Amino acid sequence: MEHLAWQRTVEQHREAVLCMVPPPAVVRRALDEALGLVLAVGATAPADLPGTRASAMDGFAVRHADLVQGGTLPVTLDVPAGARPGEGPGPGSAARIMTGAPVPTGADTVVAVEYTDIPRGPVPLPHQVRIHRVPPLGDAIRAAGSDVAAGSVVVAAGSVLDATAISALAATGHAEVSVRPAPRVRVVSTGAELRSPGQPLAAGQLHDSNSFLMAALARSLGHQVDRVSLQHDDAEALTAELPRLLHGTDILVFSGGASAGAFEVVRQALGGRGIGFGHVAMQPGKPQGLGVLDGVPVFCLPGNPVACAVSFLAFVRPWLDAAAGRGGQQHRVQLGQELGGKPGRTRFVGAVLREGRGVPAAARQSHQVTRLAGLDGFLVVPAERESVAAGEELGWLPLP
Ligand SMILES: Nc1nc2c(c(=O)[nH]1)N[C@H]1C(S)=C(S)[C@@H](COP(=O)(O)OP(=O)(O)OC[C@H]3O[C@@H](n4cnc5c(N)ncnc54)[C@H](O)[C@@H]3O)O[C@H]1N2
Ligand code: MOO
Repeated sequence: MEHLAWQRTVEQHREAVLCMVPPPAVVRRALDEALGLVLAVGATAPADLPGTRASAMDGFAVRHADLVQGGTLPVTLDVPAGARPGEGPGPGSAARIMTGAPVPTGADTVVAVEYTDIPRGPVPLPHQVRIHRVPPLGDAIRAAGSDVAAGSVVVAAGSVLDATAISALAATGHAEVSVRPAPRVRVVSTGAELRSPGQPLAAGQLHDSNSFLMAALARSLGHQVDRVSLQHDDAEALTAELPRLLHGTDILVFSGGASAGAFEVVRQALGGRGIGFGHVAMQPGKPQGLGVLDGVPVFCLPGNPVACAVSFLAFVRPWLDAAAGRGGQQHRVQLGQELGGKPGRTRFVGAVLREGRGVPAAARQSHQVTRLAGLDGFLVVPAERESVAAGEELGWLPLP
């Protein structure tokens, strides 16, 4: 009889998965290497940004009290962007100023060049400027610190660094940041029947899609991935390969060879080495193996491609999210049409999102790998439910 190390619900198995998350580590990374990582230590602005009062327009810095519509002012100063903040213009005069340049002390208003008789563009410094329109006091001047004040938090600890967070860090002078390192992931498909895409197939063989699926899922989540395809069912050979497979990775994910057949290579090689093989009350994805080998968490997912995809999203992804320091988000979605089914196991039903509602796909068998293409995710029907009515909310595992 088949020996099972455990029989678990989906929730119990996920708890076992989360027990294998290592304590959080912190590394320094250059900004160019930080996209998608989680900030471990909040970043603050070391100085005001803008660092001085700055002009918001190309124009003329003046004292508002000196402005008269149609009047002229002598131009006594030129302030390009990058100029040091300084004195002037004196009373009754104007300073030419460019966008972003520091507003000289004394000036309290900037008149945009469009409101004067000076043409736009690269003209020599004029001797005087005629004011066509008088703007309100303080116009076109940005206060120092009006973006962020010195000492304020720019990006909070725990944030996932996206393009906007990275630009905020760059703007406040952070060349490096303290982040949670992204776990290194190794995915391994197994099976004597497998051939790589591009290789011809003999009768009974099929192309390995699971290693590509798992690698692409992990890469979509921002992880570095090493993809391995072991095209044999030789438990001794796999045992000999284990040190190499465990080396230089933070997580090892197998597909295939996890159930009750006579040639279950993963189960045979790992079953006696601290990896437990059991059943999770789910459909698809029932046979699963899980444990830690030489300090590396090892996931053994079933070989059927849809079961492999669901298992990755339901168990591997929560581990990756937690290990990377991201909070595991629980998603829910409204069901788009009535869904029948047999209670007893949590069902994962491939679906597309239409107008925000999850509409179950027609094809739902575990071998139908090409039917995964185009899905938005999987609806999660609780084990105790039989049919679920349209409009009810269900759990949702989005495909990244
Ligand atoms: N007697 C029983 N048989 C099966 C059980 C069971 O409980 N008792 N469970 C079934 C379920 S559920 C699943 S899922 C599969 C899981 O099987 P394995 O994990 O042992 O996977 P394999 O036998 O190696 O492969 C199953 C299926 O998937 C295809 N496959 C495998 N790897 C890949 C790959 N990399 N790319 C594409 N396709 C792959 C493989 O050719 C098989 O068709 O077991 C059921 N049987
Ligand atoms: O449940 Mo298996 O996981 O039939 O495909």
